[in-house]
Amino acid sequence: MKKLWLSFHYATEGLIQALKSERNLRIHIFSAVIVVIFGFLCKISSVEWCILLLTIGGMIVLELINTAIERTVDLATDKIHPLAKQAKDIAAAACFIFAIISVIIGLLIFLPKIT
Ligand SMILES: Nc1ncnc2c1ncn2[C@@H]1O[C@H](COP(=O)(O)OP(=O)(O)OP(=O)(O)O)[C@@H](O)[C@H]1O
Repeated sequence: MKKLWLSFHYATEGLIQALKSERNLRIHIFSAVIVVIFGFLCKISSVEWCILLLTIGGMIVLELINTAIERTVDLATDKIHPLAKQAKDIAAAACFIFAIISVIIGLLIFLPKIT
């Protein structure tokens, strides 16, 4: 039980650390709050809530993984290396693609409700 509590504690520490250092993560969380408020205002359906929450969660999780990859690369080398660049840029590309898909999902859910 203590071990389970400790893993929650470490995860919370990781989240706080990422929130302190990563501007993009703060932007995603701010956007998520706005989208959730819109969800309530537009009275979206249960299925739409599920899709929206999965999208929000996916974006935040990807940003956290991207941050972890950045940290790991920085720990592995402080020298300029093409593989370090690839690792960081590919992780950033994953976030970028998911962000585009998230915007499309947001438009598909909200556009019909406000037009
Ligand atoms: N050790 C390295 N070797 C080669 N290129 C690197 C290295 N570290 C970072 N880069 C590259 O320099 C650019 C800026 O990287 P940086 O680590 O500042 O992250 P970032 O992309 O600005 O992301 P964030 O704003 O989330 O920290 C990226 O293209 C990255 O791939």
